Amino acid sequence: MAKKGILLVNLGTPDSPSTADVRKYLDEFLMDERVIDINSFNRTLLVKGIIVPFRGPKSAKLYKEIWTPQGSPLLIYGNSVRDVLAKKLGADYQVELAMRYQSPSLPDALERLKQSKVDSIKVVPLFPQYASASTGSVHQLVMEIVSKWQAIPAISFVNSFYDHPGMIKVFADNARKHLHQSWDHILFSFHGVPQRQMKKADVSGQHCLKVENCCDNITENNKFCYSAQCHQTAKLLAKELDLKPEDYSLCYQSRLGSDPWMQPYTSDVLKQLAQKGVKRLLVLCPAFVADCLETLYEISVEYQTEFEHLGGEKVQLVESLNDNPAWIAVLEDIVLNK
Ligand SMILES: C=CC1=C(C)c2cc3[nH]c(cc4nc(cc5[nH]c(cc1n2)c(C)c5CCC(=O)O)C(CCC(=O)O)=C4C)c(C)c3C=C
Ligand SMILES: [Fe+2]
Ligand SMILES: [Fe+2]
Repeated sequence: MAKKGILLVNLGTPDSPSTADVRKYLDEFLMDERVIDINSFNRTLLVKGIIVPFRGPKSAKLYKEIWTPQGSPLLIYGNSVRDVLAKKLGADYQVELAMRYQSPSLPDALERLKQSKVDSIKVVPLFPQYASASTGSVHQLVMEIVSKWQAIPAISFVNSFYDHPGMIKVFADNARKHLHQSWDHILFSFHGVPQRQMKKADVSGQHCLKVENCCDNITENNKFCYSAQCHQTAKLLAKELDLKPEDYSLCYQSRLGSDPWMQPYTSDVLKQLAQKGVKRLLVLCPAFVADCLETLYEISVEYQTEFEHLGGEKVQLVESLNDNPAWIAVLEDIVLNK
């Protein structure tokens, strides 16, 4: 009997922390028109002329700091999740892991499913909140590839799972492991996107960044808005952790370039909190399902250093979902029921 194909897709990571491999990764990633959504001439100049040559060596140094003997954390956790999920789902399913950029490549993973003559393919981008630059880009590439096949199996796409109660609980349980210590404040720090991408996701064209607190609630106008989904995830986490509004802040990290991104920026929030006398911060990053450069380095090293300079003491990262069995059970539910 033919199997059902499950395609897990995360963002991607360099093949090694060498400058050459990091440049190759940045080139593929940032030349994606959904990631740097400016005209193709300017994107090429910016990416190939400035970012890849100059950021490449700097990013390579950072990747060396988080690299493990088995490779990049994002890929190690991805492989482990794929293996455990495949075992749980059993012989009726073929589970593949791909990265949108670099390896294991998405075209190769789709080819394996095609060779196995699967009846159906369920595409599960490993991003809790939908963004055009992450989930949208995965959906687009899968559709481009599969559209050229003669025999196209039934295909379905998971859009987001920002409010999945099981996922909220695993993040909250990970935070609870730190609650025997005292924290002055909790941060929910999400990966940011440029403001112009938020405006493009506003199907009414009249809501996002035009109405005060536009992202505070999910509506018909902003149901595909990354920021609105981030707000919802943060609210659900706060509820699960029994936090009062003054106990936590939502902020956005990982800004690239000088255009305005979603705000408040994590580094600005760190400044404001330090000025108020906050010393000890517990940080969750619920836009990532696995620890990666943006959590292990940006939060634990960069923001820790920045916060100390501002008079703060501790920035404690809450570990991500990684290959936690409880998270893999949630993923099984997403695969079977979303
Ligand atoms: C959570 C989903 C992500 C969105 C949305 C996203 C958008 C986005 N990212 C950049 C630029 C960079 N991101 C980088 C690393 C990185 N980004 C995500 C996720 C999202 N990015 C992850 C999981 C990672 C870590 C990968 C790893 O190998 O560990 C980097 C590379 C690192 C660096 O040089 O800082 C860049 C650059 C843009 C422009 C963007 C646009 C919306
Ligand atoms: Fe909004
Ligand atoms: Fe990113």
